[in-house]
Amino acid sequence: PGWFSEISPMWPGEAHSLKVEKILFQGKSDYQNVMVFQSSTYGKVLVLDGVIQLTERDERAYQEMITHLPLCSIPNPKKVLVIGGGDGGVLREVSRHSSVEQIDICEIDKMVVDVSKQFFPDVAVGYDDPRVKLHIGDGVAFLKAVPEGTYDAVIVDSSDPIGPAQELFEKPFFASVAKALRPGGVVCTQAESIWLHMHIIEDIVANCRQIFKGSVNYAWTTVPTYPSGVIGFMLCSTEGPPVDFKHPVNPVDRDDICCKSKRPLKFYNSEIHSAAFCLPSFAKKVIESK
Ligand SMILES: NCCCN[C@H]1CC[C@H](NCCCN)CC1
Repeated sequence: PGWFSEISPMWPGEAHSLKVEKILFQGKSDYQNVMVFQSSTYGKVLVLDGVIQLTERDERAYQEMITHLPLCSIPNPKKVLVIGGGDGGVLREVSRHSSVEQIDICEIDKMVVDVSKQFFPDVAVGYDDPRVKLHIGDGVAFLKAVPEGTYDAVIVDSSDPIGPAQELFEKPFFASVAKALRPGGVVCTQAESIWLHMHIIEDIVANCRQIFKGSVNYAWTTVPTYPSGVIGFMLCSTEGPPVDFKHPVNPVDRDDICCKSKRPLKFYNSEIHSAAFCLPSFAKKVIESK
């Protein structure tokens, strides 16, 4: 009864609103406020500290892109690490790749996992995959303990740089990701909006270029319920076998029939993979000059 508006100092002067049918959960974990509500037109919505994390209607756009942009860019990914992503949506997408043997996930807030399993079963279905190993803890500390060159791919499905995820946008964290990746390994991180955060993106790209000596690219997609309606990703590879992110070598399309418990891909395909790296001039100028 009424409206939820996503008001934040991260997007001053604007707020996306969703009509609320019923509040289903409100809690406070050790790290953040957690809320779930039934919206009128976007299904159930997960909110952390007042910021929309996902809605049932459009979550697949984000989860499919943040997962398949990296995993379809390398042949035969075997070991994958997810930092954040406690809702399980990225796990659901990683499990579409039959070459994957081990999926580690490090999520700091157990309440996010429990709430997702209770209210978003089609998202948390990712936890049902036997290859998944859940670690509850700080991704920064987790990565420091990872042996060098362990993973083929790391996916950083974080919230925004204000709150628990702040350190996941800083240089030391990127350096620990690079160490945990094999030569020619890939990382994909949530990288904000070109409409709202060009300065944050500028800093992230500059840091990535110093740390990842393979390729460094920025891709973006549309998610109606994220502020400005778009969200971006940093796609980086470590020195080693070259990775051409713009031309997928490992199409997941043929894999999606292998997973019984998941519906076919709703958003990602090979064409939109390549298109995701095409940037408007104002963003291209900043990102490609760094
Ligand atoms: N597993 C999906 C949820 C986590 N990612 C979200 C990415 C967008 C972010 N706000 C958008 C900020 C404007 N770019 C909230 C978390």
